[in-house]
Amino acid sequence: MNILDKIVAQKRIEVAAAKTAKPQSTLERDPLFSRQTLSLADALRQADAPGIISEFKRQSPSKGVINGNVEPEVVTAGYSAAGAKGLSVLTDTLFFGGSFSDFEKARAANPSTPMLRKDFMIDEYQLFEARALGADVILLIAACLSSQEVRTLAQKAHELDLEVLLEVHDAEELTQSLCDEVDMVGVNNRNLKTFSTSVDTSAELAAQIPDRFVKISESGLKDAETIVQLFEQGYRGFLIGETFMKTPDPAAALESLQKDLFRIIEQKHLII
Ligand SMILES: O=C(O)c1ccccc1NCC(=O)[C@H](O)[C@H](O)COP(=O)(O)O
Repeated sequence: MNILDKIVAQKRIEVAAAKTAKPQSTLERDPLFSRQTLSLADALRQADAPGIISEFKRQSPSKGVINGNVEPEVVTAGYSAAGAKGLSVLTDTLFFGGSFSDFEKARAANPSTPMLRKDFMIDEYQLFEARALGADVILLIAACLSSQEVRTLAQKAHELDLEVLLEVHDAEELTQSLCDEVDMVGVNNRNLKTFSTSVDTSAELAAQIPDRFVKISESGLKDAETIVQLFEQGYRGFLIGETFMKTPDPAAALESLQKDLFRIIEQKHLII
């Protein structure tokens, strides 16, 4: 059983309990359920430089506790002020130390920044939860869903005005799961068996993702040079958690990265 199998097994238990505790009809009555959503795909497409999706990540299976002393509203508002094109907030508690409360606090502090509910989506019910939390985007991980499940969940997400980020780890997952119902394709550089990260994964898959999908590189991103190389290969979004969260001031770490990015793309005359 790899880590994803363990997380998904736990998620099935949690979703079953949540459906009883808070029926879908209750979620639909939440004031946030009918809010106008924001488009992360448009924000990334329209940007003339690499778009950073900054993650609020307290802990992870690969690193344990990354930052035990942070407030989601402070960190994410700092991210938005430093130019994040999107925010990713983990709502999984057991493995990542996240919570619905983290997401809600971040949402309230960032009314104009597109927000991804970062969790392991296996059931339509979770899309209703995401909508009621104030999410704009949901994640579908190809490694834990059949291609039919990806399609069905993505269709339902669109009905709810949520955008869909499909996450793949290799060419096989990409071929099997990519469908017109997704908006963005995220290539996760983290090998879930070894936890090692390699941006070569993003580089290898870049040309295989059709240009109509916004391309996002995820995990293990640390420096502006690498991000600019991937930008030149067609990636528009870059999902970064640990690099920011392990510092005492995650927003300042994003600000510093943005400065490096703009310096490099100006030097290279890469503004699009
Ligand atoms: O981060 C982990 O250890 C992890 C383990 C198992 C499944 C998923 C995991 N991470 C989820 C992510 O996608 C990352 O949080 C995200 O891409 C940011 O990565 P990083 O910049 O390396 O924190």
